[in-house]
Amino acid sequence: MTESNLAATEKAHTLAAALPWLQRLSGKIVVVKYGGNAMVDEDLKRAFAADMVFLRTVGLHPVVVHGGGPQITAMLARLGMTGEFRGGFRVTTPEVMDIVRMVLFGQVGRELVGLINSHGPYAVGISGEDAHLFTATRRSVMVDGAATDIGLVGDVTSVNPDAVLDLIGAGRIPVVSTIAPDADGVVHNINADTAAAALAEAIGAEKLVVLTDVEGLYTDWPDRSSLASEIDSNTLAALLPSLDAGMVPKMEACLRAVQGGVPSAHVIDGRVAHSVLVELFTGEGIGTMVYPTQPPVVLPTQPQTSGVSS
Ligand SMILES: Nc1ncnc2c1ncn2[C@@H]1O[C@H](COP(=O)(O)OP(=O)(O)O)[C@@H](O)[C@H]1O
Ligand SMILES: CC(=O)N[C@@H](CCC(=O)OP(=O)(O)O)C(=O)O
Repeated sequence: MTESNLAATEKAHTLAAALPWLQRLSGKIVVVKYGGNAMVDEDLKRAFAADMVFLRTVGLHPVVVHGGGPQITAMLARLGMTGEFRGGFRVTTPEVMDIVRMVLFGQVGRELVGLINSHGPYAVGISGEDAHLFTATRRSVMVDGAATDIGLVGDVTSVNPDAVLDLIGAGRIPVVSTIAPDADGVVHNINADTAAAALAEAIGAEKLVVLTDVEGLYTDWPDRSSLASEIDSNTLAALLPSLDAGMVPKMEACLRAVQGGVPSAHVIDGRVAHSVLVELFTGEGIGTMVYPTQPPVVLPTQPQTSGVSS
């Protein structure tokens, strides 16, 4: 056998080895949160878009929820405005809210939609304002142990998933920007991790996959030997108050998702090309898996179907 034959055979083995995962996940919804800090490299962005099309092509239903924190901060700086975070969330005045809305839906969302659609007519951008997708309630955040108001920052308190399910049913890839009106129509800034969890729960996702710019959750940050490959919801709930700002919304979101019925949530390294495919279709188990305190069965041998048509 020549060297190129050998390499081709290895690729075929890799594909064949993915069969049990493809069977298990076929027809299932996977919510993928793509974070602002993992979105800064052009090649990685293209690889991410291709991965979403790959998932759709092999019969999964990917739903992308995107962030854009660094992009919002950059735009604020260009406009001579400062961006302040408290407890991991952006302090959002009405003026900052205008920029958040413009950058998330008009810039970051459009770019992702374009990258995915370079492969075919798949992606449709949608914001929490569309068809009552999200309704927000103003939230406070914990700063030095005290609940603190930080402006137009919301939590998702109700989800109407019909628009997203319609898109999935039509074979599209929804790309969700996380801004949402409250009951009076006042638009709020929603942390993208928070929104991804609420959506994953509401649409009965099989997994929530959160891409970020770190290997996973370090239980004793920044001690590099403390990377958790998995953590159950009770342990995570106990750890949450001790976490550093960046990880708070992310781990709060994973906890919410699994407590809300999503079988598992995964924080993985978005700086590694195709990390989503490694997570979904191999037994490598990269990053940190959060699971309900009763561990789920990781790999049933029989394929399952969902209620959503492909
Ligand atoms: N316990 C922890 N484990 C991992 N990363 C942490 C931890 N605490 C703080 N961080 C920081 O949080 C960052 C990820 O949060 P953030 O930058 O908000 O991500 P994203 O832009 O993907 O939403 C990491 O790059 C890391 O610097
Ligand atoms: C309230 C709040 O903090 N909202 C975030 C929304 C974007 C986001 O979550 O982006 P990343 O996923 O890239 O962090 C913000 O204004 O930065």
